Amino acid sequence: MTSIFTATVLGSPRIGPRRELKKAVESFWAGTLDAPALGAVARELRRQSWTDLRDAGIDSVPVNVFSYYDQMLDTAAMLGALPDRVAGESTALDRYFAAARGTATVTPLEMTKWFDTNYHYLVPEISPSTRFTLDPSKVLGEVEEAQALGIAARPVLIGPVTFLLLSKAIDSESSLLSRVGELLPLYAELLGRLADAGVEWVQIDEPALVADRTESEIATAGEVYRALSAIEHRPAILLASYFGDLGAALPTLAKTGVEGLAVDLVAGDPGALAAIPELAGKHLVAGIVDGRNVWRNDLTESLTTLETLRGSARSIAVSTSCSLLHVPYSLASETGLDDSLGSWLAFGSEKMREVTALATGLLSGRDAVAAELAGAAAALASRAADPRLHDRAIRERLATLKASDDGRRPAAERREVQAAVLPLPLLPTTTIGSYPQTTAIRVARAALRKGEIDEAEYLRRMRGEVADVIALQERLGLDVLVHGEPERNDMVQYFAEQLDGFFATADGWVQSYGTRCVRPPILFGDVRRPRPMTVEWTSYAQSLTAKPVKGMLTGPVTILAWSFVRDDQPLSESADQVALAIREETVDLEAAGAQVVQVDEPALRELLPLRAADQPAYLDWSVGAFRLATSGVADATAVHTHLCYSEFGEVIGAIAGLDADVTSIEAARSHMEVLDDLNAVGFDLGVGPGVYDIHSPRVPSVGEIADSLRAALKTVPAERLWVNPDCGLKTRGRAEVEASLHNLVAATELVRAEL
Ligand SMILES: Nc1nc2c(c(=O)[nH]1)N[C@@H](CNc1ccc(C(=O)N[C@@H](CCC(=O)N[C@@H](CCC(=O)N[C@@H](CCC(=O)O)C(=O)O)C(=O)O)C(=O)O)cc1)CN2
Ligand code: MET
Ligand SMILES: [Zn+2]
Repeated sequence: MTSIFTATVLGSPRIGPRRELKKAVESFWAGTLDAPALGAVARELRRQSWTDLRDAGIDSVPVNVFSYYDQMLDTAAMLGALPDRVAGESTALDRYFAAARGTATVTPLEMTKWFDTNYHYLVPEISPSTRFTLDPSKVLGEVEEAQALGIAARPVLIGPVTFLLLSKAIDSESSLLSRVGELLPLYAELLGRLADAGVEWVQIDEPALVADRTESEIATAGEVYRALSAIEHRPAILLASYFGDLGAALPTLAKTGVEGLAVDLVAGDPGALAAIPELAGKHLVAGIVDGRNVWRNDLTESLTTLETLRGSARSIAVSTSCSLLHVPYSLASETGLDDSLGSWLAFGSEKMREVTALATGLLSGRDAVAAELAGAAAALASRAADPRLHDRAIRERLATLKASDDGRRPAAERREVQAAVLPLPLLPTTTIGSYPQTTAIRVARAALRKGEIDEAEYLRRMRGEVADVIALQERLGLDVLVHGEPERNDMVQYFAEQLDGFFATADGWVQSYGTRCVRPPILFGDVRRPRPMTVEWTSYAQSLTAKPVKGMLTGPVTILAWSFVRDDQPLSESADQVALAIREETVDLEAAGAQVVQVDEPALRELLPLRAADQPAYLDWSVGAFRLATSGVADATAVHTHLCYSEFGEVIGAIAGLDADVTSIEAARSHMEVLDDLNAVGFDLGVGPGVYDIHSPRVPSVGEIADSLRAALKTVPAERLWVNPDCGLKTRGRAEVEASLHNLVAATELVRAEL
């Protein structure tokens, strides 16, 4: 008889509370740390993470959620599905990292958004010649390591359905899901090996099933779990879903023989569970503590929900709604919080304790956790009563603005006005905003933070960087310049630090991809811009050159997408408030002389709801917020925007709806297909399809950039075409950037001569 656990989380962060893993992996790449030393750092981080969970009272601890880079890549490695082109690397770790980030000769796997989060996974490539083979060493190794520490280890696997649905088919038109039969024997063998190792529960993640799926996909998922649960020698299976409701897949999965189901009760609807009689025989892992946001849980309300669910399942464990990968480790290191704000929040380690408090309350009654319930209730009451949550003046201004027309003339008319005040050559060249964030820049910012240099010295150094970047762009012969964004730690956090209503954490790091991390700001109150945020930088840059310098801002949707947002009002309301602040900034930039203002919305696609039924409403408010942010300037001021990191197919109509005079858009990796999609929706504004991929250190040749431009010109008339890289250059090195942009300008000149 399998033992039943009561309190768990679906996964944990792995980058390290002080980003130890980031530093170790980057040192390994730089050749200053060897593989055994890297392994030792990793092992210590796992030990710490598991013992923290155990000490918090978690009685089933997820393992195999550690990763050197990404869990999808780990799964590809486990299934023998790394691309052939990495085979030449000498060790397994080298092959792994080559697939993740490429080498001088190997192109890496593509990277894309993990559902609607700001985490990015590597997209496995599966071709007709892929022969799946099992390498269970990583998961078995972690199980053994955890057991040696006396930890109740529950290994976590990405399920075969999600693995295939999220992979990319190479040289084949048919759905990869048709190959699930090849994976089943491997998963079956793995389950046997886990059982041999004494594992009681295995968690198999199938988040792909919370998005819209066809009947046949759902039927396949049902067959897969019927087959896996029919295996005799195996651990109990916890089938985990997160980021939404299972919807139509729920009854199908509940009819299979899996012992447990983990469901997201934050994004999903607890009511749906009552209608599923088969749950009565299962262990329900109730994801009621939000794994993606940072608000303290309303423990009393959660207990009520859990108590109503008690009748629907054989047993219940309390859990987070998803892995804690998406929130920072702990509030303990956040010293800048005021007492009230601090009391409203829960990061990873606080969430573990919320889970165990709820589990205790559910098992032993509310009296057993009276102090926890009272603490949470007091925090909630303090939050609801805080004056920073409601700024009458802001709300009235917004209401008036939204009631009036947006006031910009049609794009074609704006184009003429803009060309008259700012004449540009055909195929104008530009960059997306950031230039390399060099060690000198980051060290200066760290020194300012530690008080080793003063504000004046910091500004002096950053102005030096701006001057260098302007000189470089003039030397290269670019047409529309940027100041290079050296003063920004991040394109969202930088704004949040200056806006009322946001709290920017000092240490709340969350992995975004590989070794790259972000500190998502916390939006807790009404948004107000106390003073201009960027004008001095743009004006300073403009003072150094006769060429136009673009003002550079982040749009409201992206600021929200990469922040922890309020849960006490609809996202659309928060978006309008941020839009108002950005609108004020565009107006100030214009008043300071900017002729071009770029408002980046790289996360427009990311927030698109997973279910089609929810998408139109989202597109409506997100486009509305962008227009609110950008329609305050005169027709003579060109509004640019930038989009990246996505497949744009589903939001292509919304891109046209943004009505930006010029849109720079990631296209290098999708071979300009996005241009056809734009044409199909009648897009007739300026467009700069990225002509090279900035995610790789490779310098593109003049010939290949020219070919991209010629390809683009087949779809877009020269009068509308802009030339730019795919995205900002902040993660690249100075030398690569200079060489790549040199080639970009040379290629443009070549193609201009052909017009
Ligand atoms: N928020 C956000 N989400 C995004 C993106 C984005 O740009 N921002 N881009 C897309 C891809 N995601 C990305 C996420 C992070 C980074 C990135 O470069 N992150 C940096 C940190 C950026 C940062 O906050 N820098 C700070 C702190 C830098 C730092 O680590 N300083 C050291 C000291 C200095 C040193 O030794 O280097 C320290 O504090 O220990 C600053 O510059 O001030 C990193 O992980 O290395 C890039 C892309 C999608 N999502
Ligand atoms: C992720 S989009 C980046 C846009 C920003 N302006 C930059 O160049 O870095
Ligand atoms: Zn970008």
